[in-house]
Amino acid sequence: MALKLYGAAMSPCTSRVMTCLHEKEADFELIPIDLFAGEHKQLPFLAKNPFGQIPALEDGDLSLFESRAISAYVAEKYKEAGHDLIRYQSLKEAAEVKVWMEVESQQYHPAISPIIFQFFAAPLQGKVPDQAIIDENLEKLGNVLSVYEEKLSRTKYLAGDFYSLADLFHLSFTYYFMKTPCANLINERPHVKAWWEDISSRPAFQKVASAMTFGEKGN
Ligand SMILES: N[C@@H](CCC(=O)N[C@@H](CSO)C(=O)NCC(=O)O)C(=O)O
Repeated sequence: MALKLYGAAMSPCTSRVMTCLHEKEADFELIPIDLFAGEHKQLPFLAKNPFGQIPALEDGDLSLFESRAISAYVAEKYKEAGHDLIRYQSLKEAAEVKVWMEVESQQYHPAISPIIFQFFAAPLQGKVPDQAIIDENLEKLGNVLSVYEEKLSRTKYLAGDFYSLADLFHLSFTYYFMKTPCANLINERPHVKAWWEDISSRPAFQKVASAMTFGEKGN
């Protein structure tokens, strides 16, 4: 039975899960939730995620939220299909994947998400981007990217010489980041730039990126 993913194709958290579903060649239905109408802040969606945020996923009687947890579930459930994102046959490699999944969530995301908010969400609320917030977080993100530059000078991908869920977790927010005037923070770091170009060119993400139109005319 097809998985049901509740969210919006332009939302980076929803597209994180869709990218994973495509890598695993999993059959799913995207059920649009209208953020502009506040559908995510009321029932029935609140019964799927009490925090009122997209995405949520239903697989039979199992209902999940948090895009990274959903992606890890999909990667495990379909571990023998498509690309192995969690290195399930190697305890050590799987542990490295978990380290860098956490790094994305604990170090990278807290720095990049306020920048994305200022450039893409604030204007939708009639506000101008707050340069102080952008600058403060660019400095944090720069420090994180310097660690990435050194790691990626030793391994092709973050967890090792294999593409994993850890790399995938970075795609959707970085995609929007590269559309801002701050893209040089990545382009000026050769190993990070090569990594970004490699992981963002994967067909599974390309399918998703075409619908990631946040900030473009009309939405
Ligand atoms: N940690 C959670 C964050 C979900 C989230 O922020 N969702 C956003 C859209 S994605 O950018 C959202 O629902 N925003 C609307 C709101 O918060 O009101 C996850 O990874 O699933």
